[in-house]
Amino acid sequence: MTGTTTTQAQPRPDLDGDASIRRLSIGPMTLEAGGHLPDVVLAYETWGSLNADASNAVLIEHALTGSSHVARGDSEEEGWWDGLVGPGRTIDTDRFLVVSINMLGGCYGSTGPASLHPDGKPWGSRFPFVTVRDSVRAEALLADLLGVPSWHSVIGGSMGGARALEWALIYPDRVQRCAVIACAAASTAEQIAFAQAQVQAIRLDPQFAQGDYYGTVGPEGGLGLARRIAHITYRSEPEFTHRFGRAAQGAEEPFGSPLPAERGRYQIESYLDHQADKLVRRFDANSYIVLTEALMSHDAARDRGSLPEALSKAQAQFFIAAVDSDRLYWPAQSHELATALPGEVTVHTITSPIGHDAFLTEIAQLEPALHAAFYEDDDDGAA
Ligand SMILES: CC(=O)SCCNC(=O)CCNC(=O)[C@H](O)C(C)(C)COP(=O)(O)OP(=O)(O)OC[C@H]1O[C@@H](n2cnc3c(N)ncnc32)[C@H](O)[C@@H]1OP(=O)(O)O
Ligand SMILES: N[C@@H](CCO)C(=O)O
Repeated sequence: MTGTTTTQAQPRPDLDGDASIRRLSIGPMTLEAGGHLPDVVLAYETWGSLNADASNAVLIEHALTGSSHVARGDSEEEGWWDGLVGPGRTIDTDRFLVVSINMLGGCYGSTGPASLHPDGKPWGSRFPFVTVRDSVRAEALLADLLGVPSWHSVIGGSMGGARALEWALIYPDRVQRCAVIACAAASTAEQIAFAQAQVQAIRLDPQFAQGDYYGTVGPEGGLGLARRIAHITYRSEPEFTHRFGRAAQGAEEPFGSPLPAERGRYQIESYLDHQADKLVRRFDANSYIVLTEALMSHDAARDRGSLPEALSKAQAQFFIAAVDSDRLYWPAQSHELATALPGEVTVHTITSPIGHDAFLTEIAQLEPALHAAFYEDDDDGAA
C-alpha cells in the first residue's frame, strides 16, 4: 500500500548521540484508503547509538497529541517518559538506540495538513485520510533509511500502543518485542463516539473554514472544546471529585448559599479551560482531526479475519498493560487483546486513581516488569 523506498540510496543518517529533531523524506506514499502524498517527510528524535549489528534499536510511539520528545536527552525540555528512557534507566540509552517518530498527519514536523502541497499552499482540507497502518508503513520506510532492519522492541501507550501493535502485525519479522499500554485491539464504539464529538466540535467552529483556515485565527474554540471532551475521558471521576469537588475557582470553599450574583467558575471548569488553552497553543486543529480519525480506524482485525487469526501473524513477545481506573481504554479491553494473542500473555496493571493519563504520569509502576520482560542484560543482545 505504500510508496517504494525510492530514497534508500541516501547515505545512512548519523545516529550517534542524543539528537534534536531531524527530518527525512521517505518519498511518495499511496495510503490505505487510496489517498496519495507525493513526498512524505517524517520528523524524529534519537537517543543513544546503533550497535554494529543493528540489534539494539527501540522504537517508542507517542500518544494522540504527544510528540517524539520522549526523553530530555541533551535538550532543556523534559520528555514525556523521562523516567523510563535515559542513561541507566529501564530503557537505557547507554545500551540502546531509542527512536521516536512524529506521526504522519501530526503537527510536530512530519508531513501533515499544515505542510505545503506541491502547489505551494497548505494541504488543509485536501489532506487525505490516513490510518494507523499508514503511519506504521511510513515509519518502516524511515527505519529502512536509518539502517534499522528490525526493532529490539516497539513500545507505545494509547494511540502509540495502536501503532506498536500494528508494527508487530504488518512487519512480524521486524519486531522482536512489543509493548501495548492502555490500548485495545480496536477502537470501540464508545471510543469512536467520544472522538466524533471532538471532531465535530472543531468542524462546527465557524473559524474552521472547512479546514482551510491557515493564515487566520483558526478554530481555536472548537479545538479547545475537543480537548475538554477528551481530557475528561483521560482522567477519572474520583480524581476530579478529590481535586476539585464543587469548589469555586479562586476559593477553597464550595459554592455555597447564597450563590454569588456573578456565577463565577467552578475549579473543574477553570482546570478544563487551562487544559484547552494549553493544547490550542501547541496543536493544529486539522492534525487533531486527522490523528483522531486515524485512531478511529484502528482495528487490528481489519481485513485479517477474526482477532485471534489477525494476531496469530505476530512473532513478537508481547507486554500488555492497562490502567485500573481507565474509563477510555478499559482494562477489560487489554485482557481481550492479551487473550487473543498467541500464547500466554499477562496483563500488567498500573494502579492509579487518575484514569487513562496514568500511562504517562505513572509509567514508573511498569518499570520492574518491563525491565524483566524486555531489558535484562542477557536478554537483548545489545552491546
Ligand atoms: C510537545 C509536547 O509538549 S507534547 C508531548 C507531551 N505531552 C503528551 O505526550 C501528552 C499530553 N500531556 C498530557 O496529557 C498531560 O500534560 C499529562 C498527562 C502528561 C500531565 O498530567 P498531570 O501532570 O497530571 O497534569 P494535570 O492534569 O494535573 O494538569 C496540571 C495543570 O493544570 C493546572 N491546574 C490545576 N488546577 C487548576 C485550576 N483549578 N485551574 C486552572 N488550572 C489548573 C496546573 O496549574 C497545571 O498547569 P501546567 O500544566 O500549565 O503546569
Ligand atoms: N494525554 C494524552 C492522552 C491520549 O492518550 C495525549 O494528549 O496524547
